[in-house]
Formats: sequence, structure tokens, C-alpha cells
Amino acid sequence: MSTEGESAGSQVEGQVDSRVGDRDEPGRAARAGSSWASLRRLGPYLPLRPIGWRLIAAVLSALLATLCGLGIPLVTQRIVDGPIATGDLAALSWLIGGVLALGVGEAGLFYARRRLVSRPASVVEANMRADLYRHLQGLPIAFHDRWQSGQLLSRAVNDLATVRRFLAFALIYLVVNSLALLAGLGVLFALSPLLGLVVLACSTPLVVISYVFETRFKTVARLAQDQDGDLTTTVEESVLGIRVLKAFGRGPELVRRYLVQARQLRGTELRKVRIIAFLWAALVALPELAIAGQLAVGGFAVAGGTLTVGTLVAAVTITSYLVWPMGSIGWLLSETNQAATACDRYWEARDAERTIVDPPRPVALPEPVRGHVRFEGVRFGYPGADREVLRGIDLELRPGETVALVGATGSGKTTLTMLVPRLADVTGGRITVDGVDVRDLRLADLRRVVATAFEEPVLFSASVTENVALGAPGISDDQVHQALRVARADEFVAELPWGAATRIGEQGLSLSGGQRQRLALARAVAGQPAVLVLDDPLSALDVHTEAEVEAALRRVLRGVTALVVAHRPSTVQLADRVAVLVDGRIAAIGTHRDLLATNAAYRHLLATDLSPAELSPAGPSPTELSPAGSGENLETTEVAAQ
Ligand SMILES: Nc1ncnc2c1ncn2[C@@H]1O[C@H](COP(=O)(O)OP(=O)(O)OP(=O)(O)O)[C@@H](O)[C@H]1O
Repeated sequence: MSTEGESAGSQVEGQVDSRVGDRDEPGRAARAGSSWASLRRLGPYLPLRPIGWRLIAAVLSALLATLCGLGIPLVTQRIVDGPIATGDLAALSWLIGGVLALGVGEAGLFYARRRLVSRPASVVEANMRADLYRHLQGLPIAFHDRWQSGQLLSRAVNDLATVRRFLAFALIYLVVNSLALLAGLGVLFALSPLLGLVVLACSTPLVVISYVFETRFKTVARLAQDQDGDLTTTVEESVLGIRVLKAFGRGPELVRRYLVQARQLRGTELRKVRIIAFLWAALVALPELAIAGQLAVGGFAVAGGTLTVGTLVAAVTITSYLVWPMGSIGWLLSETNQAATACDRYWEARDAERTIVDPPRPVALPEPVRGHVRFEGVRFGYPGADREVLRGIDLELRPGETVALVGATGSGKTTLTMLVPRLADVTGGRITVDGVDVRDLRLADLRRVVATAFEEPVLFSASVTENVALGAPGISDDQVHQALRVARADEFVAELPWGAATRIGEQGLSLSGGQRQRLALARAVAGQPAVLVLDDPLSALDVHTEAEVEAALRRVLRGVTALVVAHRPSTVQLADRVAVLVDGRIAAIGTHRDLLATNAAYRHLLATDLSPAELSPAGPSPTELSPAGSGENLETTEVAAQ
């Protein structure tokens, strides 16, 4: 038993589980008193069937094993005071058989305990991890902006492993060893109240030390867990950003940062070890003191004839047997503390509110979907920011129309595009599709109608086909190829080693920026959405490729309503109308040509990118600039500042 305890103890000492992260302030504060409530919240993960009964059976097995162990000294007493004292060797074999039976029983029950407990503990861990993953998928972008991914990773992996260890071992032995201690003291008092008192006197300081230890260890354990999260974040970010770091020669700086964090973590771990070392020293010394006290008191009693030698031997043996239950209490409490802290951290992420959810009474879009999008007095401010980014956007995208959104950097263009598929919710006003507020639609319905391609084209470690089909689950290979053709990605995909079945690696790193952007475009058009929201989708393309993708996009845009964030004149020219975003409002709206002629802010915004011919009001005609547009309907409206 002590072997198991020691190995588990050293596992705790050697374990590296820490914390960091400046963004996850909500998870930072170690909330005293919340830990036990966090542990109690494990209840729903421990239903009686099939998990609870196994845990109960494991506790019973461990308890019976302990009783078998406690029985051995009692038989020993019989042997010493019986056959050995009287010379009646006939009874000796029976008693030795009894000791053997108890030993074999103890071993068998240990085996049963391990078998019984391993499955439920790993099932609970897996279920909690799956629930966390599911929950994270449903949390708004604002949550992920605030939380470091390393923190989430460390909660999903390290903290849940701590919970598993707690369920498989600490929980059971906290119950069993407490009972064993009570039973052992009971037997000792029955054998000799004096010897029982000696042990009780030595075990009382143990409770005090455990309490002090528990309080100190809790704080340090939480700090270590959080530092572990920070270190994980640093490692993760440096792996994901390896190109930037190499290009700017910042590798050594990152290494320094890593070393500082690793040193902090090591310091915290060593503090944990010092606390544990102190505790273990006390917990080992006190039971030894109890044995010495028993031998002294018992020795005098035997000499005085008030105690038999067998009783003294039995009492000392029982006390030796209680060394593990006594010594383990503090360590088990520390494991319990770590598990409680791990649960705190787990629930912090799980309790984050899903603010973007389906409405209670969803409305269906009228069929056929026309893709008529209206922004009505839309306002938006990031949580915690003093100033709203969008301050009353009024904009209409007629069915089939392409509107380019132009604005200075940081003016809120990306923010505006996020609001249409409800990656964030407006804080004022509303956005409608075919007259229905997007918040009244089921999220799945909305995102089937509205497809998005972001400026940064994120691809997943999967085949080209899987990456494209992400935009429209269940589409056929033919439809994937059609989408690739539209995005002018079919040619380079055909040249990949396994064509569209080629796995394109983490974040599609093996592809060029332009290739990745074209795949992201293919993904956006794969589901043939009624509304396309494109956040500067041509930014990473070279001039030649840009012309190719533009040609393809023109075809796509003809059939859909589109909002396209544009930085370049070439992208603007895809649009029927251009909206100019200034100071959180639409300052002007009109054709590219008319805005050039009438709007100084617009000219200023595009000036650096335009050739003198394009800048001239007598430049290309609207029809040349926007072949998808219906020239006669185009209008120029100066929107008065509100
Ligand atoms: N997650 C966020 N939390 C707080 N503020 C944010 C967040 N994302 C963006 N902002 C702020 O909102 C403003 C608008 O940002 P946004 O990315 O929408 O601008 P943009 O017009 O798309 O810029 P760019 O042309 O450079 O892409 C900026 O001031 C930016 O700092």
C-alpha cells in the first residue's frame, strides 16, 4: 500500500501543472471557498449507473483490503500469546494459514479496486473534455478574444487529468484511509486504551498540520496551474507564428520569454515541493513517534504484567499499519485540493455564457431567399471598450447587389462584416435579411444563407475537399470541384500530389498565401449562399492571380448579395456601389466613379492605390468598373453625418 502511495506522491511532486495569461482575467482570481463547490459539481458526471456503483465497489474493495491488513496484527497477537507462548504448535499452522488468507485477500482486493476504478475515472475525464470542447465551439468570438488558447488547452488536458487522478485514487483513499484510521484507533483502544491514547496524541497535530498545509498549498497549486497555461500559450504561439518569428529574428527573444516563464513555473513547483516535503516529514515523524511512545509505555506495562507481549506486538503492528493512512491524509488532501482547483479552472471556462444562441422562437426566412440585407441604425462596441466602433450604420444591400465597404484602417469594416453571420451581436439597431432580424433566425439557417471569407484564410489539417466542404457540409465532390473552379483554385489543386484529396497540413502552411485565400473563397461559395460577406479576400493575391480570382468572383457575385471589404481599387471595381465608413457611420454611398468625383474622403482613402487615370473623374465608366452592376440603378448619396 505504501508503495502505491509513495509513487503517487512522487507523481504529484514531479508533476508540472501551472497557469498564465493576461487575457483570461476572468479565470485569474483563485476564488477561496469556491473549490469545494466546484468539486460537488462533478456530481452529474458520476451517475450511479454505470459510474457511481463502480466507484462505490472500489471504495468497498479498498476498505475490505484495509480491514484484511488490520486483521493480520490481530492474528499475530494470537500467535504470540498462543502457540509461541504456550508451545501449542498444532494451532500455529491454522493461524499462519489465516495470515496467508488475509494477505492474499488484501492483494486480490487491491487488484479489484484498480480494475473497478480505472474505467469510470477515464470515462468522466473524457465526458468532461467532450463537454468543454462542445461548449467552446458555442462560445462567442469575444470569449476567444479574451482567453488564451494555451489556457484552454491546459484546462482541457492537465486539469482534467488531475480530476481523473483524484477520482481514481485520492477520492477513494480519502474515504478508505479515514475509515481505516478510525477502525485502527478503535481496535487499538479495544486492545489497550493506554496504547490507543499514545497514538491519538500523536495524530492530533497531524490534523493541524494538514489544515495549515491545505490552505497554503491551495494558493500555490492554483498559481502553478495558471503558469502552466501561460507557458503552454507561449509554446503554442511560437509554433504557430514560427514564420514571423524567424523572419524578424525574434526567436531568441521568445526563448528568453519562455525561459522566464519556465523559471517562474519551476519556482512555483518547487514551492509546492517544499510545502509537500515539510508535510511529509511531519507525517512520517509523527507515526514513528507514536510507535516509540507505544514501545516505551507498553514495555513498562508488559514488565509490570498489565499487558501481554502479544498485545504490545499487535498494537505496534497496527500502528505501523496506520502509518500510511495517517501519512497519506495530508497528501490526499493536497490531491483533493489540486482537483478542486482544477475543477475551478474547468468550470470557469464551462460557465462562460453562450451569448450568441438560437432565439427561443425562431423565424423561418421566406422562400425563396432573396438576400435583401439591411443595416438599420446598427451600433456596436466591444465589451469593455469606452467607445463604440459602429455608431449608427444605415446601409441597404439589394438582392443580387455587391456593395464594397471602404474605410480607413481600424474604422470598423471587419467588425461590420462579423455582425451579419452573428459572429458578434449588434449592441444597437438591427440587421435584417429579407426583412427578418438575423437574431430571430436559427444560427444554422442564418449561416447557410450567409457565407463568409475572412482576410486571414484559415485552413484546417484536412484534405482540400474537406476544407472546401466545411462551407457546406454534405456537398458532393462535383460541387467541391465547381467551387474550386469558381475560385480559380482547380488548377493548382489538380497539381497537388493527390489532387483534392491532398491533406494540406496545419493551417495550410504548405500552400502559398494566394492559394490559401482561393481555397477560403471556394469554401465560401461552396454552399451557394444568398449573401456573401468577404473581408478583403484578394489581399494576399499577386497581380496575375488577383485578376484570375476577380474574374471568377465577378461571376459568383452576379448571383448573390455581397458585402466586400475593399482596400484596393481592383476590389472596389467588383462592386455595384461603394459605402464609405468614417467614424463609425456610413459617410457616403455611391458608385466608385461618382464617389471619386464628389467625395474627397473617398479619394483620399484610395489615393495611394490608384493610378492618375483611375483617380480622374473621367476615368473608367461605371459599367467598365462594375460589370456585375446595373448601371441605371446606381446612385450616389452623401450620407449626412448624424
Ligand atoms: N476583439 C476586439 N476587442 C476590442 N476592440 C477591437 C477588437 N477587434 C477590433 N477592435 C477595435 O475595433 C476597431 C475596428 O476594428 P476592425 O478590425 O473592425 O477595423 P477594420 O476597419 O477592419 O481595420 P483594417 O482595415 O485594418 O482591417 C479598431 O479600433 C480595433 O482596435
